[in-house]
Amino acid sequence: MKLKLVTSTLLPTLFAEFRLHGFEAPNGKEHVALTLGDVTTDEPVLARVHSECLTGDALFSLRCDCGPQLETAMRKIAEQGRGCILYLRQEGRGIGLINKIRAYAEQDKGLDTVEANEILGFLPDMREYDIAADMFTQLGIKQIRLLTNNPRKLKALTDAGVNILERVAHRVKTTAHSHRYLATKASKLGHLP
Ligand SMILES: Nc1nc2c(ncn2[C@@H]2O[C@H](COP(=O)(O)OP(=O)(O)OP(=O)(O)O)[C@@H](O)[C@H]2O)c(=O)[nH]1
Ligand SMILES: [Zn+2]
Repeated sequence: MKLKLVTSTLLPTLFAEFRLHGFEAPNGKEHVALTLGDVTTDEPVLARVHSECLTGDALFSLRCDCGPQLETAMRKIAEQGRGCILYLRQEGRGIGLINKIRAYAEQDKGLDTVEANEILGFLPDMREYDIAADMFTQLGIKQIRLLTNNPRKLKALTDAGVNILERVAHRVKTTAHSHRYLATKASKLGHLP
């Protein structure tokens, strides 16, 4: 899918002064990327492809590890002085915010994260990564070192044409609340420990 890089600006954050790039997809979805340093050279770029999680990224939810993963990625990139975060608006693994809340309600009754998606009529993971390849290209990024524990994300990005030189493990601390969620990701969705 071809996106339009609409505009860029500086974004001072707690961790570093990033550049923020706004993209528009043909389906009307708006995505953003953060870059730090010169990412257009041949040296591989430390990168995170982060899927939107309003509850984890903005509301401090302990049901998942998204917030700490985003923060850790920003810290690691700030430490290196160079890197990129694609923030893709694929909330709830692609089912959307309200459906994710529905899925959480099913989990309150005892289902796990995969079973909850299935009972609502969704596949366990509906995300698509072809937009990521186009975003990296438009940012001038040629090859990346990807921060992830998800082998399916690694494969999907590679299939979409992203040149991944290395996977960099991206573990954060578990909490009592996120423990079961993370265990299900490992057993049913193939996430690496
Ligand atoms: N449908 C659904 N989505 C969830 C649930 N919990 C978190 N998410 C979404 O899952 C996405 C994050 O994906 P994860 O599977 O946690 O991790 P990942 O990005 O695939 O893998 P890493 O790169 O290792 O973090 C975000 O879009 C969240 O909104 C849930 O219980 N149900
Ligand atoms: Zn989350």
